[in-house]
Amino acid sequence: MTRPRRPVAVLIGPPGSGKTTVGRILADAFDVAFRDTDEDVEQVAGKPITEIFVDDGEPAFRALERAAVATALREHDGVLALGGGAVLDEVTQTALAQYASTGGAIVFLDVSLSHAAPRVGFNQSRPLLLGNPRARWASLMEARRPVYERVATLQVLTDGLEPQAVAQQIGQHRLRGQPADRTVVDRQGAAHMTSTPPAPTRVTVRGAAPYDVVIGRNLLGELPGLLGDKVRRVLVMHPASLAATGEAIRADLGEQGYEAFAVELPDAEEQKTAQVAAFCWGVLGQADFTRSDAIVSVGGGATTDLAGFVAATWLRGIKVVHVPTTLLAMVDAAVGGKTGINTAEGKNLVGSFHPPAGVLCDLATLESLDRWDLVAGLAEVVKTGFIADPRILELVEEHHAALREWKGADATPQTWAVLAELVERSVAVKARVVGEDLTEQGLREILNYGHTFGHAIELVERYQWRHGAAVAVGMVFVAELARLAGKLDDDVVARHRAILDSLGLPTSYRGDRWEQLLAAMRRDKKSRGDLLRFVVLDDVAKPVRLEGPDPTLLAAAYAEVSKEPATGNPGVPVQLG
Ligand SMILES: NC(=O)c1ccc[n+]([C@@H]2O[C@H](COP(=O)([O-])OP(=O)(O)OC[C@H]3O[C@@H](n4cnc5c(N)ncnc54)[C@H](O)[C@@H]3O)[C@@H](O)[C@H]2O)c1
Ligand SMILES: O=C(O)C(=O)C[C@@H](O)[C@H](O)[C@H](O)COP(=O)(O)O
Repeated sequence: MTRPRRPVAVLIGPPGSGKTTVGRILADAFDVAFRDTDEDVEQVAGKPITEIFVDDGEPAFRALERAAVATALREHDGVLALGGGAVLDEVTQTALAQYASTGGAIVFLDVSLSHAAPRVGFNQSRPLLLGNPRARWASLMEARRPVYERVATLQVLTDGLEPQAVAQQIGQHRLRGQPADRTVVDRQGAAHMTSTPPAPTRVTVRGAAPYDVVIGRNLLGELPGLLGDKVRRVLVMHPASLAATGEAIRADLGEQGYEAFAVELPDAEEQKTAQVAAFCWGVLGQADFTRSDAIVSVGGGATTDLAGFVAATWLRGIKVVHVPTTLLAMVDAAVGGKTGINTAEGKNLVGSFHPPAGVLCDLATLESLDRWDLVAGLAEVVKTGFIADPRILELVEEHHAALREWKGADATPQTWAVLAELVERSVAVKARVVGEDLTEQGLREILNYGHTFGHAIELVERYQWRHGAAVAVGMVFVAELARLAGKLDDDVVARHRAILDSLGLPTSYRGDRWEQLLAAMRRDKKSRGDLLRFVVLDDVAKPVRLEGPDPTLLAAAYAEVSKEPATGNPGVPVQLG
């Protein structure tokens, strides 16, 4: 019987992880050939990689690399090492997923900067590390780690290990016909985890009491760790739409020895009221909640805002862990400690800064999310792209159709992968900003991009618009304002409209509400006395303040967003329901 030609193992990892050295040892051990796609690329191009970068640019190199990987996966039956950035390519990711699904071994050689540095040498042959090689390596690794971990079927922690020992561990743990489960092997050679989903990503939010945002799937087991060991009583707060999830979490906590209660809340913005908060204080009082007890919120941003506020105010502050179940809450509301409720006069006018003890972003919960709630969450993702991370904008531009047509549990692996990357990138930005400026003394205001006008729409529309839809129009408003103030180029304004439109988000608003909108904007938290203040852009990822703009500019920006018909875009249920 002839064996299909395919690599015995594919090695992935950053520069300095030892792919070539370990790969050659492994190939010798299995008496097969070693192949390196970087060498294949150089052979096809007839010049070194540094020259390909200089002469033809990175996209040309990536195209050659994609072709080299495809060919090698098809025809090589030895050990294959991929260039450090090869796995970022989506076509390559699909090819690797296919290889793994038929039992192929994809090994991530994990390494820290201090161990990679002596191996890399950081010389001129690494074009992506030019400039400040250590910092570049660290930022490349930070961006690529989630992809390496997602793609790999085996992850070996190589710090302090000789290449021989790494090869031995790969041989022992992966190449003996074991199933395609994912395994993480530590330096002692112990297999720590065998399960199909990759390890969750953890983003630490710095501050007086640092906490982790854990992103992954099936994360319920992480909850006790985030609650800590002093908590005895837990109140799970969830809206009626998540009754089953809320009860499952309550029951699970009960089984783990907590005295676990649950409270069902009204849906969406209806829960962000003083009356609902007072009801929850009553529940906490009846159940004798003390300062060593905790709240777990399970729901969208409205729930994390309300539950965070209740936690901040009960006994002047008890622990809260957020389990966000909408995209919007994962990428924004659950992270950063802003809590709040609405009053008759406006949105989030009462609240506090009360950081959670942890955040569990279980992507599996998004399977049941309505597509328009997913799209509303994308508005905050796009906001993050415009203020800080242009790669987010590129990802949304590339994948807008699949995102807009969100199919929940039936979404393709590629769409899930894109969504996971969007969540990780957005959380990383938010964590960095709130880690530096929890109480919004300066930097944090950038997260309010599009919100001054957006919140005003929400109030005027009596919260019948989704928050994300209102923020979408709010971003177009401030983009127009920045353009009219001579700060922002036409093409960036057009890019706002194009991206939001492509997702089905509204980019225009009715033209007969200016006085009400203006009144609502005066109560925005960025206002100082009679001075209206806006976050605007000088360019993508260059947020600045615009203080006290001329009223004629504001009215002109409003005219720009109210030119189009006022009902939002076709198919967008602007109204909740
Ligand atoms: N504190 C912050 O930093 C911050 C940041 C952004 C937004 N917010 C606030 O967040 C709120 C908007 O959040 P949102 O868009 O998540 O709205 P939301 O909480 O109202 O949730 C939207 C809808 O999705 C439903 N839902 C939640 N999870 C679900 C799931 N897994 N499957 C099916 N349905 C589900 C909810 O019941 C609700 O009907 C606003 O009040 C906004 O002010 C706060
Ligand atoms: O975290 C922040 O800071 C934000 O501004 C994030 C916003 O997306 C969010 O809607 C927030 O609730 C708005 O805060 P507010 O202070 O304007 O009420």
